[in-house]
Amino acid sequence: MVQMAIELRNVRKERRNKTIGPLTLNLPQGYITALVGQNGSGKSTLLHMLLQLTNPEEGEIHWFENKHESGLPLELRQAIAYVPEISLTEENHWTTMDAARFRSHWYPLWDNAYLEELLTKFEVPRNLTLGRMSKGERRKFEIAAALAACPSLLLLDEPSSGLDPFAWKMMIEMLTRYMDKSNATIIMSTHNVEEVRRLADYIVLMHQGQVLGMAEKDSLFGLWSEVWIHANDEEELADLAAELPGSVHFAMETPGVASFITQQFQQIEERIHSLGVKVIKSRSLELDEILSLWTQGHRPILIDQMRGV
Ligand SMILES: Nc1ncnc2c1ncn2[C@@H]1O[C@H](COP(=O)(O)OP(=O)(O)OP(=O)(O)O)[C@@H](O)[C@H]1O
Repeated sequence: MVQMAIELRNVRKERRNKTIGPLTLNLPQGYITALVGQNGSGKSTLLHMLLQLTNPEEGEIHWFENKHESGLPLELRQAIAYVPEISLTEENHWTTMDAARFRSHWYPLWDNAYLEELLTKFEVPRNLTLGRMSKGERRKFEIAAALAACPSLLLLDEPSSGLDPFAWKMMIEMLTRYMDKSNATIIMSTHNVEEVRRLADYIVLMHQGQVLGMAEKDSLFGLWSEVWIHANDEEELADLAAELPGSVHFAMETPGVASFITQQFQQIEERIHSLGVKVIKSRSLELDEILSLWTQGHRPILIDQMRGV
C-alpha cells in the first residue's frame, strides 16, 4: 500500500483577500507531485503550511502520518529541504561555501561531495556572495543545496524560475536522479507544463484557493481528443452535441467541417458513426490544453478513480 507523505484534512487558511481551502489531499510518499494553477491559486500558501511558516485556521495536516500541532520536531525539519519562490535575503552576505557550511551543520545527511558535483555541473560561482549572484545562479545554488541535504521531503516553489534552458534541463536530470537513488517525496509548485510532463507522477490542480482535483499524470495523456467531423450546419452540430454529453467546445470550423473536444474518444467513436456522422480526423490534446479545460470545470473522467490515493 502507498504510504502518504502528507495528508491534509479540511485545511482552511484565511488570506487577506481570499480563503484557501478547505483542502483535503493525500500526497503519496516516494513520488513527485506537481501543484499547478493560476497565480494566486494558493500553491505557495500550501507549501508554507507544510513548513509551518504559516498555520491553517482549521483542519489537520499530517506529516508521514503524524500531526505536529505544537511545531515540527527537529528530526522532521532536518529531513525537509525547501527552495522558496524568493530566496532569503538573510543569506545574501554569505558566499556559496559559507551557506553550504551552515547547512551542513543543520542537515545530518548533508553530502558535501554531492554538493560539489551539483555546483560544478550548474557552474555556480563559488566565491561570490549569494546576494551578488544573478537570479538564475542563486536559484541553481538553492536547488543544489536542497539536494545536498538529502531530504526525505523536498518542497520546491517554482524551481525553474530564472533558469536558462540548459540549466533547466540539468535541473530535471538532477531531480530525476535524486528520485532514482532515494525514496524521497517531492512536492513542487510550477507553471511550466514541460516540467510537469517530465517530472510529475501526480498533478494537483488548484484554482482560486480550491483543489479542483488530483490525477496521476499518465492517466491524463490521450484522455481528451479534438475531433473534426463533417457537419452541414450549426443545427446539425447542435443535434450531435445533444447526443454526446460530456463533449464540449462544438464549433463550425469551415463550411461542412466542425470540431469538438471529447474524453475517451475511442469509446464514443462507434456511437458517432452510428449517428451517421463522418469523422475526418482526431488528435490527442496536450497536457497544457487538458489543464486549461480542467480549470474551466471540465474534470477528467478518470479522476474519480484516484480517490483512494
Ligand atoms: N502573507 C500573505 N498575506 C496575505 N495574503 C497573502 C499572503 N500570501 C499570499 N496571500 C494571498 O493568498 C492568495 C494565494 O497566494 P499564493 O502565493 O499561495 O498563490 P500561488 O498559487 O503560489 O501564486 P503564484 O502562482 O502567483 O506564485 C493570493 O490571493 C495572495 O494574494
